[in-house]
Amino acid sequence: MVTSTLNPALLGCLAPAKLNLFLHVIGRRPDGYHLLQTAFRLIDCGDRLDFHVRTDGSIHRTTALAGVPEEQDLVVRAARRLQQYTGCGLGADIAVHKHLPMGGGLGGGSSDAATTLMALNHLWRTGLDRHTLQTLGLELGADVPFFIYGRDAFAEGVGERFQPLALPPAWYVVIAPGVSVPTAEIFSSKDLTRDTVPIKIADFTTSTTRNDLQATACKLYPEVSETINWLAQFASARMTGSGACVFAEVKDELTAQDIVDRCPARWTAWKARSLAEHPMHRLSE
Ligand SMILES: C[C@](O)(CO)[C@H](O)COP(=O)(O)OP(=O)(O)OC[C@H]1O[C@@H](n2ccc(N)nc2=O)[C@H](O)[C@@H]1O
Ligand SMILES: Nc1ncnc2c1ncn2[C@@H]1O[C@H](COP(=O)(O)OP(=O)(O)OP(=O)(O)O)[C@@H](O)[C@H]1O
Repeated sequence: MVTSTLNPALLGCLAPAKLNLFLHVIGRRPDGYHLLQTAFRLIDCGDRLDFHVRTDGSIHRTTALAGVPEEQDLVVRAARRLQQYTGCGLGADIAVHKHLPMGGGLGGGSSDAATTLMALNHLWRTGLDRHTLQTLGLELGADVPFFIYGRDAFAEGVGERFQPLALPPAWYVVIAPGVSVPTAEIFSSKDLTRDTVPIKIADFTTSTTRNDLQATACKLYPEVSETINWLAQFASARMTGSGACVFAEVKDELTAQDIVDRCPARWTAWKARSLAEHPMHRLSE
């Protein structure tokens, strides 16, 4: 990350991906949103964003993103919401260098929005505390508050109430099956299990938990199921979020690289390491 005080800018800001190590659906709110229990883990791959302050108050995305018009981009919506909430007269040019697949269950759009809220709160000197940024973030998407929270977490509610989770560092293989899974489609499926018995944070292990969204995603998108079956030859494999990406924890980087090298060409595989803290964490208190 590069900062400049003469021409206020933050360059190369990471918007890291997340994995849901497990995800249980334990109920549904009257507004249709689902009550979850999940373990969020930050990993060291993600999108990169550049921010340049504008003095005319306008907000622009300076890069193209196929299928996402500028006005609908979570980055632009996050910047406008911060501007509106704080009454700040400054604007920004925002470049989004996308690396994470959309509809991948890695939280890419949400992470972009969280990085935007943290970067502009710093550059605009609007001084919102972390909790207020999380509340604004939740208006944009259920995954946004986690990225602002900024460390591994056991989450409840719709995914916005956190307890810190102390996890040892780990290596992962992540595979994108080449399909995009709309989150709303999975949550609205009538086949979805919505009554998993709540667990306590102390009871969390990956072997006694699952992703309740996985069966529905596999049924609607057989590529997800194929990818899980392929990865399961090497290690315990699971889907993240509402899919489509799948992941497995492996013992070290060499093992991760070996699996990545064997991955069929029709899918995209990469190795990732856990991140102890969101790189933007220190910008907000
Ligand atoms: C699946 C997860 O990625 C797990 O971390 C999140 O729960 C989804 O977070 P997200 O992509 O930020 O989701 P949002 O953009 O807030 O919601 C997309 C749609 O998913 C459904 N949705 C989302 C979260 C939730 N707890 N219950 C839901 O039913 C809602 O229909 C909503 O309209
Ligand atoms: N900056 C952005 N990056 C990615 N998607 C965006 C962005 N802004 C808006 N979107 C919209 O959000 C949708 C979901 O994208 P995202 O990459 O966050 O999905 P996801 O990884 O499946 O999320 P989750 O893990 O929360 O289910 C996209 O299909 C796109 O229409």
